[in-house]
This record gives sequence, C-alpha cells and structure tokens, in this order.
Amino acid sequence: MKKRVDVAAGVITRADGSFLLGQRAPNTFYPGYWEFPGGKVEAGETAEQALIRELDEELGICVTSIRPWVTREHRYEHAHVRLHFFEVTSWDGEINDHVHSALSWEHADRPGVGPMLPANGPILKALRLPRRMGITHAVDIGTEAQLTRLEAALERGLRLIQVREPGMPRDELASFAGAVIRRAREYGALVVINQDSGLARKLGADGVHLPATELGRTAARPAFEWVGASCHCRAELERAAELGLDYALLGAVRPTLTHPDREALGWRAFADLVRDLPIPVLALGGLVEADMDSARSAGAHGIAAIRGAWLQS
Ligand SMILES: Nc1nc2c([nH]c(=O)n2[C@@H]2O[C@H](COP(=O)(O)OP(=O)(O)OP(=O)(O)O)[C@@H](O)[C@H]2O)c(=O)[nH]1
Repeated sequence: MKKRVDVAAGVITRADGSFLLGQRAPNTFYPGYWEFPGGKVEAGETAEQALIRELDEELGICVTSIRPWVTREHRYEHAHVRLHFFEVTSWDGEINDHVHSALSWEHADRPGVGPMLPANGPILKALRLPRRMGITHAVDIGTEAQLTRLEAALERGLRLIQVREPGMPRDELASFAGAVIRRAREYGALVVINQDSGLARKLGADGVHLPATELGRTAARPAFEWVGASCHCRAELERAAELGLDYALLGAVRPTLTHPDREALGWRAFADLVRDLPIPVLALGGLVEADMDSARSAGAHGIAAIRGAWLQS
C-alpha cells in the first residue's frame, strides 16, 4: 500500500467567478493534464501554510485571503493523495508561473481546457453548485406570495431552489413545484425537491434533497444530476459523503423559527464539523446574505435559507 500524501490546492478565483488552472509540465505524472495550482504539504506545515508557500513559489503571488473548502482522497498508480482544496479570493502581486506548461482562467459550467487530473472531476462539479440555496415555505406564506418572492430572488441571482413543503397535499405540491421549475428554468436555476423522488422525476426536477432521516435508509445515491441531504452532526455528513451526494446542508447555525427546539451550532462548531469533508456544505439556520463571509470562512460552500432567502436585501 502506498503511503498517503497530503496535498494543498488552490481554487484561485477572480471577481467574475473564473478560476485558475495550470497544465502539468512534461516529465511529471499525468503530463498535459490540468490541475489547480498547489503541491505537497511538507513536514511541520499545515495544508493552509503549504498552499501559501506553493502559490508564492509556483505563481509568485502572496495570498491575502484563503478559506478551507473540501478535502478529497484519490488513489493514483503513483500515489495515494489527500487533496485539501482552499478558495483563494485575493492576493498581492502579478501571476507569474514557474512550473506549468500553460495557465487558463476557466468557468466550471463551460471548461475550455482538458483533460483534468482524474481526482478533480467532483471538484469541478462542486464548483458548479450555486453558493445560495433558497428553500420554499409556501405552506407558511401561500403559493402566490412564494412564487412572487421566487421571481424576485431569481432576478437578484438565486440559482438553487429546494422545494420543501411539509404537509402540502400532493396535488397542490405537484402544481406548485411545477410552477417553481418553470420559473427557475427561465433563469438557468436548479431545483431540487425535498424527499419525493417520484415527484422530482415526474416533473423533471434537477434533483432530490434527502431529509436527515432518509440518509440511514438510503442504500445508494438516487439517480439524479443533483442530490443533497440535510445533516445535523458529523455522522450524517459522513454518510452523505459516503453516498456520493453532491452537497450537504448543516445547521442550525443560529436559532430558527422552523426548529425552535434545536440548539444552535454557532460558526466554531460548524467549522469543526465540516473540516476535511469531501463534499461542499451549505450552512443553514437563521442566515441572511450578510452571513456569507462568516459562512465561507468557516469552511461552508455558501448558505441556505428559508426566510432569509426571500428577503429583499
Ligand atoms: N497541485 C495539484 N495536485 C493535484 C490536483 N489533483 C490531483 O490529483 N493532484 C495530485 O496531487 C499531487 C500533487 O503533488 P505535486 O504537485 O507536489 O507533485 P508532482 O506529482 O507534480 O511532482 P513531484 O512528486 O515531483 O513533486 C500529484 O500526485 C497530483 O497528481 C490538483 O488539482 N492540484
């Protein structure tokens, strides 16, 4: 068995959402393949320190903002790697590459270069996951009010919606979810349906969202493009990862009206729970847009909200 090697890699992102890829040079493993800049963690270094050093050595930049994101393991013929991905959103200095054959700024939904290193496929998919999820609550505010707020939120840039309407009669739910999907399509937004895979399939939704109670009962990942789950503890997060889900929701970070009985986690416990997880996690529970920075600093991919998603900012 090969010894596991820790590697730190940076998703260096510009304001337009594009990120930097480098093409591996000749005389390395997988020459010509594309990767995120980074390299091996040396003895005595944290992964974060290693990435800051590598980006200075490889690209000549001094990182000024770095956030933990996801950690994935992969077994190559030459090595068993554990890849710690970080998001780098600001740096000093001009990028001046010393190690790659070429560099390219790419968008996750339309990569123009390839092939990517084999370990990086799920990473590109994770980068396509929107940073904000709006969770519907038409049962509380009425379907017309919810659809009006949905339109406004889509206009403001919301691109991921979970239809979650506990207690809504199935006929009504089918017609409401259909209306959500039609509106979302106009904006290229994704819609996942809470729990009901049959309805999701019938309506042609983009995916299904599993409540935590379903995680234990689900033997294999449901066959949809996007599948996520609600989690409240590390064991549930690990189960979601084991099933190969695309994302998890973790909360409640703050006390909420939806679950007033549940104790709030706070950002520190959130960060501990998501550390080194292989799938992106959206923070949930009493959050609004202004919480995005705290969420991402704690290792979240972004935020999900019921009430907060439909507020005008
Ligand atoms: N930097 C980087 N490495 C990655 C990515 N994805 C991925 O599987 N890896 C693997 O992680 C390891 C990176 O280590 P490295 O860049 O320091 O080493 P290397 O293989 O280029 O050469 P070396 O062994 O001579 O140092 C390689 O095995 C590489 O295949 C990625 O996106 N970025």
